[in-house]
Amino acid sequence: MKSQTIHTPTADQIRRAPKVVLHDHLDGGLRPGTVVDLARENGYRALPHGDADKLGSWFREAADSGSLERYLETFAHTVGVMQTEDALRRVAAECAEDLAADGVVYAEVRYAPEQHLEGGLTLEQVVEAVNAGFREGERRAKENGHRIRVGALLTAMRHAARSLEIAELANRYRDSGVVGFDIAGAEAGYPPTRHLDAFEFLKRENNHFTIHAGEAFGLPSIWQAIQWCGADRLGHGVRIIDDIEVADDGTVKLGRLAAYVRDKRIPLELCPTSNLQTGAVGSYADHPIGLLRKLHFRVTVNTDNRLMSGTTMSREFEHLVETFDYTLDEMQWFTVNAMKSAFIPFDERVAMIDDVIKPGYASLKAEWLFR
Ligand SMILES: O=c1[nH]cnc2c1ncn2[C@@H]1O[C@H](CO)[C@@H](O)[C@H]1O
Ligand SMILES: [Zn+2]
Repeated sequence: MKSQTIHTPTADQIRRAPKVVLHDHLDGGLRPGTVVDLARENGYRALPHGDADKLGSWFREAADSGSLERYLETFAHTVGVMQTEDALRRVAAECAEDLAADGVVYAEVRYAPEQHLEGGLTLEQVVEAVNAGFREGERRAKENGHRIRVGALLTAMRHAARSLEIAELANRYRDSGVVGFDIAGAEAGYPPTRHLDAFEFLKRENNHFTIHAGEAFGLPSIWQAIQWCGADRLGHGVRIIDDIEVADDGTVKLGRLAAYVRDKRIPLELCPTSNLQTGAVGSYADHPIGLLRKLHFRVTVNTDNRLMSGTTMSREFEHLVETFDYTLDEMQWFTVNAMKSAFIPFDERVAMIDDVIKPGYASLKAEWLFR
């Protein structure tokens, strides 16, 4: 007989459980101490604090604004110190190391190459420096007993006009470390259809992309991302809840778009803490992830921006376990969902699920036997 209490994971088990993150921004995940170091090395003088702890708190508080636009302003400082190859390589290596130390076994980490050209780098130099950093981080993680694979997603900024160029860049590097494409930035006023040519190019190339949609803006953005642009996944997509009606007696009615998203198994890259900060959702308890999971949407759990949200994959799961009484079974379900939705080839995804994720959870679930 399985008991709920036995399977409720401890914080330590949550950390050791194999996890998969599909939505994590490279420029949103720096160690505060690294921001301080890089600012000093590169003569970046606009940091609000020179002390790492104070700076870390500043990022969390400034991002806690209730508005996506204000949340995004804080990225000026991380992007500001990521303008050389050395800086990009260091940030990427530390990103892979930090994720691995947190128990992440597979990660897709995104960033916008067009934001890292202020120091004279070319788009190619940016991509190659970040890739080199990821490889170095994977190696260092392995030396410390952690296994992780990191793929890059190249993001184009939705207010800008370089998306086709970035999509072409992603396509050129598809066999060397770049697994897909994304658009990000302020959502209201910048519909995904502005970038149709980029998405159509990637579809013709049989390549993969996700689109930030349904975070700060609702259903029309999700509808465009899927039905006009052909997104493989939705970055956030949390506002799909607006197309779901729950009656007083608990009966649930899905609108046409929500039904389509569920029927087609379109992955939702949900980022609970980030949603609380940008005001998309009021509290963990009110987060649609609870209902979306019950309704069997293809839900995944993600960090979005570890620095600005003061979070990790483990912390996201700790909040969910506490709020929704999730067990290792649900953690495994979210993790398998994420691995199924990754942009790497099918055989590799299946091997990750069968040979890494399932054995990892089986071993954790057996621990109570040996207490
Ligand atoms: O949650 C988000 N919604 C929309 N855009 C975001 C979010 N988090 C980060 N970025 C934007 O993506 C860029 C590339 O990584 C970041 O510089 C930031 O402007
Ligand atoms: Zn994001």
